[in-house]
Parts: sequence; C-alpha cells; structure tokens
Amino acid sequence: MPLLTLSWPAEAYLWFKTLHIVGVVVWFAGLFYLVRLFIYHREAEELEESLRLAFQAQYGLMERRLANIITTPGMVVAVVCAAGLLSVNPAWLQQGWMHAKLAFVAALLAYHAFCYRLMGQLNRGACSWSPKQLRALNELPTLLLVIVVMLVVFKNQFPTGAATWFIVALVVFMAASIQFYARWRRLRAERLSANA
Ligand code: HEM
Repeated sequence: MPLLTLSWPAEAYLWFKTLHIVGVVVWFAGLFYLVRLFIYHREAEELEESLRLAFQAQYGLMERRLANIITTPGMVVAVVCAAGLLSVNPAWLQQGWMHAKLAFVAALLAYHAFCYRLMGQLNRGACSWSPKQLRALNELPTLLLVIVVMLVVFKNQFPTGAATWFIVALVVFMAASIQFYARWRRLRAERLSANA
C-alpha cells in the first residue's frame, strides 16, 4: 500500500515510531558526550590556576547547554512518542519483552538523572568521581542501548546463543580497550612531562 493512503492509526503509529527513534538517537548522543565532558572537566583540575578556571567554566557551560538543549529534549521526544506508540497499540503492554524494556528504560532514566546530579557537583567543585571512574560510568548507557535495542528487535525471542555472547564479548572488549588507551595516554603524558 503506498504510504500516503495509510489509514490514520497505522500512519500515526509510524510517525510515533519515526520520532521515537530520532528522540532515542539524540538522547544517546547527548548522554555519551555529556559524561565525556565530565571527564575533561575533572582532568582540567590538573592545570595551573588560571587555565583551570577558564577550562572549567567553559566545560560547565558546554555541559549545561548539552544537557538542557539536546539530551533532555531528546529524552522527552523518545518517551512522549513511546507513550504514543503504546496508546495506538496498548497490546504491547501485555508482553514480557516490553516489561523488560521498561525496566531497562527506568535504569536509563535514573542514569540521566544521575548525570544531572554529577553536573551540579562538578559545577560546585564537589565531584568525587575520578576521570577513570567517569570513563567506566560512560560504558553503562552503551550496555543499556544494546540490551534495549535487542529487546525491541527480538521481542519475546530474545537470543541467548553464540551470537549474543559474541556481542557481549565485543562490548566488554571495546570498554576495556577504551580504559587501556586512556591509561596508556596518561602514562605517556606523565613520562613526557617528567623528561621535559
Ligand atoms: C520510554 C520507554 C519506551 C517505550 C514504552 C518504548 C516503546 C516502544 C514501542 C511500542 C516500539 C514499537 C515496537 C514495534 O513496532 O515493533 C518501540 C520501538 C523502538 N524503540 Fe522504544 N520504547 C521506549 C524507550 C526506548 C529506548 C530507551 C530505546 C533505545 C535504547 C528504544 C529503542 C527503540 C527502537 C530502536 C525501536 C524500533 C524497533 C523496530 O521498529 O524494530 N526505545 N519502542
């Protein structure tokens, strides 16, 4: 059937789904970059006073703009359109995969709120999370993204075979590589400044 002749409910569903996916992409882009900015913000503490103040003020501004203009609006679009999808097809709410998805989305919303808490602490100079811990924290949304997308694609046939374990191993490998690379860069910078 050509797209323009779709009946209203089907078209509404597809519009909600389109905007839901766009919202999810924007939301995740914001979440990933926000915690990266937190890492730079904490690392700026190593700089000498005048540079530290300038960098931290700039990172603080970038964080607030990213959180309030990109990340939270992305979250609102994703959640409002998800509610639209469920109102067009409430039968999804009877399915096990949707219950699992909602539980992981609740974890994602808690992570989103926690990022705001960290942002406030950073701006007051009261954040106790080290750059290394923030890097590890930044892996959490990746894990939630993979699980939620798998749930929505596989639904009640969630796979537990070799392919799933391969993807889990790949995500762990990527997370470990990022940690090792950051450590290698830090050690190299320390060596260079010791030799200077
Ligand atoms: C607020 C909670 C959410 C609810 C109630 C919800 C609900 C839904 C529903 C009902 C669909 C349509 C499923 C279909 O037509 O087969 C859908 C699609 C989708 N959702 Fe969500 N969703 C939520 C959050 C999320 C999040 C956080 C992500 C990403 C991590 C996500 C990723 C997707 C994707 C990629 C699709 C398209 C799947 C496809 O067409 O095969 N959703 N969602």
